[in-house]
Order: sequence, then C-alpha cells, then structure tokens
Amino acid sequence: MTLVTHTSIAALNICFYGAGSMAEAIARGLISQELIAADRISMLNRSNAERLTELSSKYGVRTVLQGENNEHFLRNADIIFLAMKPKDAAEAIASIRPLISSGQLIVSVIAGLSIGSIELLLGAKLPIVRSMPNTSSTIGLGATGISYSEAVSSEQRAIAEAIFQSIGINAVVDEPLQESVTGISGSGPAYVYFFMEAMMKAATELGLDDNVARDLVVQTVLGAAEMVRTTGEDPAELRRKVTSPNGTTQAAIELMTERGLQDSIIAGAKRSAERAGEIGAAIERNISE
Ligand SMILES: NC(=O)C1=CN([C@@H]2O[C@H](COP(=O)(O)OP(=O)(O)OC[C@H]3O[C@@H](n4cnc5c(N)ncnc54)[C@H](O)[C@@H]3O)[C@@H](O)[C@H]2O)C=CC1
Ligand SMILES: O=C(O)[C@@H]1CCC=N1
Repeated sequence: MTLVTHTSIAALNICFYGAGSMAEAIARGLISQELIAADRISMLNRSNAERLTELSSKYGVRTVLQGENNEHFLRNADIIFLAMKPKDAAEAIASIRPLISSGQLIVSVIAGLSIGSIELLLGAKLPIVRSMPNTSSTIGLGATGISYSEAVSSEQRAIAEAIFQSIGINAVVDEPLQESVTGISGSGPAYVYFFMEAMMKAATELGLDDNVARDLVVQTVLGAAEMVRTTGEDPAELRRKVTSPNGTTQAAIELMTERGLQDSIIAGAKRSAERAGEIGAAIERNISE
C-alpha cells in the first residue's frame, strides 16, 4: 500500500492554470487546511494582472500572467490544475503540450471535458484526474467527484484524494458519472443559494428586516443540513417531523408541491448534467475539426 502523508504533499509544487473562482477556492482551501505552503502554489492567468495581484497579496501564492515566464511554473509543477472555462480549454491545453512531461499529474476541474479529450490535446496518455469540485472547497466543505485515467498510479490517486479530502469530501466515480456529479454537487451550491435568496425575499416581504432575515435563513439551512448529516435520518422523515397535520408547514409544502418545486429541482439538476455532456461534446467537435 502506498503511504501518502501530508508531509509528502507539502513538498510538491502545484500550478493552477487559470486563476478564476474555482482555482481560488481550491488554493485557499489547501492553504487554510495547511496541506501546502502558499509559496509552493503558482497561479497563471491569461489576462487580468489586477486579479493576480489580489491573489498573491491575499494568499501569498506565486502568480504569473500568460507569456511572462509561465513556462517555468508549468514545467516545474508536480501537479497542474486545469482551471479555465470550457470554451478556453482546448486552446489553453494544446498550447502547454510541449511543456508537459509524464511524471506530472494533470488535474482538470473543467465541466464536461473528458479524459480522452485531454489526452488528445496533450498528445499522450498521461496521468489525468478528472474532477468536479464545488466552491464550498474554499471553507473545507467541498464535495468533489473524482475519476482517473489509466496512467494514474496508486500513489497519484492517493495524492489526488488527499488534496480533495483536505478541502471537503470525495466520491470516486466512473468517468461518465461526472456529468451527474456536476448536476448535483458541482452546480448544487447555486441551487441552495437560489433557495436562500427566495427565503430572504419572503422574509423581508413578511416584514422582517434584512439582517434578521439573513440570520434566520442561514441558520435554518445550516441546521437542516446538519440534522440530515448527524442524525442519519432521511430528509423525508425529518420533513415529516416538522410537518404537523393541518398545520403551517403542511400548508406551505402543499402550495410548493402544487407549483412544482420538487419537480423543478429534479429537472434542473438533470439539465445541468445534460449541459455538462453538451459542453464536453462541443470541445470534442472542436478538437476533431
Ligand atoms: N465555479 C464553479 O462553481 C465551478 C467551476 N468548475 C469549472 O472550473 C473551471 C473554471 O471556472 P471558474 O473558476 O468559475 O471560471 P473563471 O472565469 O472564474 O476562471 C477561469 C480563469 O481562467 C483564465 N484563463 C482562460 N484561458 C486561459 C489561458 N489560456 N491561460 C491561462 N488562464 C486562462 C481566465 O482568465 C479566468 O481567470 C470551469 O471549467 C468550470 O467548469 C468546476 C466546478 C465548480
Ligand atoms: O456552471 C458551471 O458550468 C460550473 C460547473 C459546475 C459549477 N459551475
């Protein structure tokens, strides 16, 4: 069995290729969970020097704009996170092909992008981790789906899992299921925020002031999630315990059901998964043209 310790990860160099929201969430999580020192992390962006200055002053990471000695960071990285938008991925990945060597671990967070497409773009069957994290990684509460290419060694698997575990929980899934993970936990935080926006709007329309509305809604969502986690009971059972016969909750749930709340959430999550597939297929078409 391969032993991967926090100490062995601390000795690696990690490069984020694309320095947007998701890269920041993971880098911030890794630093705050003390898995790796900030000066072992480099973050590269195509443009926006201001954004890079903000990241280096906030976290102490090394930053570099594309074209300004970014080759050094890419060549010397043990792990390269591919973290640009899907529309930029094909060009960005193909352009680093001459810099990549077989000892490096490539970790993609790009929605829809298949391992096969990354192999085609890099021109080799390298060790590739396809992941689908979420922005809650920022505070160590992420939920990440992970899949591996055949070339990923057991030690590299252990490193990838330790990295994502340091910023939340992991589920290792067969690659086609990454689209489902995207529909559930990748996009999922946005559904919860959407729900919270609606709850806060309702609270203010019901006469509560903004701060009280925010506090009550945040605590309600936190408490409900924690109840599911700690009691191990099904959400349906916990919901039943809130719902007194002919009471207030029943009145609310009946109206929400009539207006299709649950059906909308199910359809929306499935649409996100389907969209991940469409995004991946568009990149594949782009590569084969
Ligand atoms: N935001 C989220 O909740 C999640 C995002 N993802 C995936 O993460 C990826 C990044 O998403 P965000 O961080 O939200 O996007 P973003 O737009 O915040 O960041 C993308 C960054 O990549 C940079 N970039 C683009 N082309 C580049 C190039 N050729 N070289 C260097 N940098 C380049 C852009 O300048 C930008 O800063 C996407 O592929 C998305 O599918 C995955 C899970 C969750
Ligand atoms: O909206 C998106 O495409 C990305 C992938 C999952 C969350 N955000």
